[in-house]
Amino acid sequence: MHLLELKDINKYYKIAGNQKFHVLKDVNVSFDRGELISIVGESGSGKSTLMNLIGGLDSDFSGQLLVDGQNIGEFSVKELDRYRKNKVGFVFQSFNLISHLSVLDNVTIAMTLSNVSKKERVKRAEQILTEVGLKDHMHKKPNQLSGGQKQRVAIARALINDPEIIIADEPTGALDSETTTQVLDLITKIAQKGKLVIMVTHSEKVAARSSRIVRIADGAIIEDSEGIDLPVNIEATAGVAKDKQNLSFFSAIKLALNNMREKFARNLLVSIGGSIGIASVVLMLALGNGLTGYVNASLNDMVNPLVVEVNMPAAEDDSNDASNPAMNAPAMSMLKPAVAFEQKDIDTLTAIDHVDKVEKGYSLTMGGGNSASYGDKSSSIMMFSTISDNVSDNMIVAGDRPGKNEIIINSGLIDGLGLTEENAIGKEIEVAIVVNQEILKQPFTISGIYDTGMQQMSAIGTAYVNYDDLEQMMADNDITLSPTTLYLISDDAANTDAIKAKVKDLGYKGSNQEAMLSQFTNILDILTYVLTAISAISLIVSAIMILVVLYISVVERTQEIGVLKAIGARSKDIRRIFTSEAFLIGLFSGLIGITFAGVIAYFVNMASDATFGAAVVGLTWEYLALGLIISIIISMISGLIPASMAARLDPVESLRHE
Ligand SMILES: Nc1ncnc2c1ncn2[C@@H]1O[C@H](COP(=O)(O)OP(=O)(O)OP(=O)(O)O)[C@@H](O)[C@H]1O
Repeated sequence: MHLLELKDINKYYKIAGNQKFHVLKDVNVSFDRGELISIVGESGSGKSTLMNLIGGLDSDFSGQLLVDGQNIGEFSVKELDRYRKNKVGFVFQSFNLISHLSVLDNVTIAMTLSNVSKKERVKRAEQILTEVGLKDHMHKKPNQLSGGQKQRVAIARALINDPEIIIADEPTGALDSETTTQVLDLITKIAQKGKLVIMVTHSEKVAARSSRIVRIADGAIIEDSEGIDLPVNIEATAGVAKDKQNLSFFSAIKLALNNMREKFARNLLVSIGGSIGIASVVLMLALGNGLTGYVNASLNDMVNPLVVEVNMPAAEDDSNDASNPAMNAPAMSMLKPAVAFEQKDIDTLTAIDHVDKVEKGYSLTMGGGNSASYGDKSSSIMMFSTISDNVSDNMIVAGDRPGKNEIIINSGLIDGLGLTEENAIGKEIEVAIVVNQEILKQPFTISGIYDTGMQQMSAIGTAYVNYDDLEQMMADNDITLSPTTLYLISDDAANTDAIKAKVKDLGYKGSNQEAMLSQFTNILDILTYVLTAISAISLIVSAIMILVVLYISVVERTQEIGVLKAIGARSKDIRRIFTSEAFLIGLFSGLIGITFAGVIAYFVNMASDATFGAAVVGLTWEYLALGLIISIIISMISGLIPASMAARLDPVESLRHE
């Protein structure tokens, strides 16, 4: 059986207008191990086409192309890939070395595609490079070699997987006569070791050195003659491990990294471009988080964790019930009058599990005409409330909680009364409140100063007295005080959430302050999402940018893709190389983006700390990780189109690509 047997091979190229061009006509020929064949013919006679069929790059033909008796025409894609990887080695006129890989990596690329270990690859490459006389040039890049050396590297690459057939398309076409001789010597030696070498040439001189000359004209064999006698000395080869697994993820990343290093400036710019979107998304999320955290923290600082505030739901109708003093107190909801609790409500709430005690509360707020006076100074009190455990000790910044007939006031009221924080404590002020159109007056002694921690609140005058004192003050004027707020004191801070839930179940309202806070944080959340969405638009721009850059990379490397396919890379491997590149761009732009975000957050926080005493950008590891992941995902999605475009490239056309 012949190593290679072509039976009635016909090949047509489709050309414009449904026409066909008959390029190979009834080709019948066979080749054997140890032969050095020269295929000679005019330009356009079909030599390259024939080589492509033999090399398994093109399986669109009629007839039988038997390799060891097996018809290539019937091979599956997988079998063809394997055939190219293990059975054939290609040598091209223009060398087609991969410029961003070293000599060593160029030679071993076919083994890398088979996921052979590095140690094994280097050992085999050293052996082959020694044979072609280039062992000392192993670590050079192709552009550091002469033409003859480049072609010898290409020959080494063709030999690496110990193929039985070497196809050389004008291997000496680009070389001067001296290097032509060197390369021909090498090729002759290869044939003498028992390989089948099929060489396309225009040169009669080159053809004269082969053992057989096949002449083609117009797609048909016109002559098949004997050449020189080449004694064959088949050597036992080291036995190259063939057909291992496929290109590993790690090798794909390494190949991608190598290529990216070649185009360093371009990839750096793309990564920086992509990083801007990532940085802004991360910063917007962190800013929202920081602001919400800041608002929550400033309020929670002041809240006693044991206390659950309960309010009555707002009244359904706004009819003014003069008998209920609460109707004059719009309370903190400010929009609808607060509804007072009755004894049965208090009983129901007291009965909730883990509630130790229930404190009554009442609040007179703005619009009530309430005021305080000291000497000849008078100032309005925008919020006059009863104190409970709800006001934590943290809030009292000077003095003590109020005792009987005592009051605590904030800085707004201190200023209004012409007092200072230093001299206010111990002073007696007169408080006038308006209930049921009556003005009730009573002196109180300032026992302490408090601060809610919210700047806006300290600008307006507010004060707290004990519930009993307010109740007495009203009773002196024949008004019965009913609480508009109740404070449930839980036995353990861990139980407050359960109590809050129960309060809601029973149909009561929770803390007005909490409700306001949650409304505010909801607005902040919406704002954060809107700002994040706006900054995400720049991600679309970077996705398109990455797509364009990878597309250009595919176009630039079309020939390289053709070479990789010729030496057995599967479409999957090619896709993997470009996907790895997309992954790396995503990784780099993500890393640059989160570094930007970190640096900007640091400076913004430094400035906000100096201004408000708090960091407003709440950058967490989660946001940084999210930024990195988004960047990689976007980049890989952008890489899908270019990667599959590369994977689908036809090897023959890619090799022709200029
Ligand atoms: N993809 C294609 N579509 C249509 N025609 C093609 C295609 N590829 C090659 N041909 C035509 O087929 C013929 C044979 O081309 P081929 O490249 O095999 O010739 P060749 O003998 O190798 O020429 P050269 O020595 O110049 O490389 C030419 O006329 C060419 O124009």
